[in-house]
Amino acid sequence: MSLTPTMIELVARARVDLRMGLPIVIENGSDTALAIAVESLSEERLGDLRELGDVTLALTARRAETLKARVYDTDVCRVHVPDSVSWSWIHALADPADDLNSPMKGPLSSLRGGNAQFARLAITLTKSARLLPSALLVDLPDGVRFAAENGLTLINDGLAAPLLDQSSPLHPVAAARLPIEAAEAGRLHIFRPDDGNEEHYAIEIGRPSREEPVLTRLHSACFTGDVLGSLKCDCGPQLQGALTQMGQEGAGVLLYLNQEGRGIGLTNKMRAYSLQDQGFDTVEANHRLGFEDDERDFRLGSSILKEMGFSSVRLLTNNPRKISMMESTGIQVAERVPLKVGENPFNTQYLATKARKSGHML
Ligand SMILES: Nc1nc2c(ncn2[C@@H]2O[C@H](COP(=O)(O)OP(=O)(O)OP(=O)(O)O)[C@@H](O)[C@H]2O)c(=O)[nH]1
Ligand SMILES: [Zn+2]
Repeated sequence: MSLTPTMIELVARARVDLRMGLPIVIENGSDTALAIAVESLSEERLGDLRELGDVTLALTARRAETLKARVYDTDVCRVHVPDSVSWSWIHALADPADDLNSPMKGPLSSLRGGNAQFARLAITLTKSARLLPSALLVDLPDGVRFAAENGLTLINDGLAAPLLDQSSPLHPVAAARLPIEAAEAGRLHIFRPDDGNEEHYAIEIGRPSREEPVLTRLHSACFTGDVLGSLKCDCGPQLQGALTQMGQEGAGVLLYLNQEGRGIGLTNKMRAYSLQDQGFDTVEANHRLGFEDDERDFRLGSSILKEMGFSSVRLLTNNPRKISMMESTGIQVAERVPLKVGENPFNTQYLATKARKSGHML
């Protein structure tokens, strides 16, 4: 019936549940498990979880590397949680904030064999909820009934995993004239995805022809740089530089994608900054938290451009991944326009690391 939530709606609900510290139930037709995010886990719920059975901690292989835990499932690590350990022991495995003060948390016993897919899906959901990428899991004999009896969100692994892997369609919802300092002829368009995630924006300068390559900037949200003028990165000057160039040429499109912190969210970015204060570089900090270098989905940018009627761009970027992603998703990159502004004594190392480890063009 049409009033029953679809899997995409259940996934959106699961994201909120996990953020609130509520468990969800995952099933695959034969097996079922309860999953809860470590970041929002309360001591009381940990006690309730333990009454249901053996507790397993799901971590990413990246986080396991820091913890020196064995990884048997490629990208995911399942660690046995002994009955004797406390809530703070579990928390410290997921959150690297205190790693340097208490480096030895093990020995950790990693699970081998069996199905790692529920752990993988739970981690993907925590990432998508912009939480620390880790979850606790408990196998349930009849999770479908348990979910119904306790009012918990029930997620089918086979249906949800591909949905989380693909980019959600985006739809234009509102647009209006927006004169800005860089160009009086500005227009702001809002695009909303079907999956309940953040909206993304396009600032159209002038009336660019749809028949020719359009000067384009694919900008990722950076609250610290764009709004506060942080000197730790080059985002603010890049944003203003791109708009200024579009204003001077009289045409362009700036896509403002709400993928703060290269897709890990502002809270996790601040955790990464705190690790950077301890001496780790931008890539190492992401890894210690359990994330990849870059968790962004650049397919969103191509979808918005196509929705607006563009098929070819002159892309303002130093990031080769943005170029290859555009081309592989059907937007031709007719020209790469370098965007080198905003270097200062505070971000020299950050920019050098991006060039050395992420292939940014200098
Ligand atoms: N995780 C993390 N994200 C950061 C850090 N510094 C900046 N960011 C984020 O990195 C993103 C910067 O994105 P972009 O301006 O698109 O930069 P880029 O990938 O270097 O590519 P170009 O600027 O096009 O060359 C923003 O989402 C920032 O919030 C950091 O130290 N850690
Ligand atoms: Zn920034």
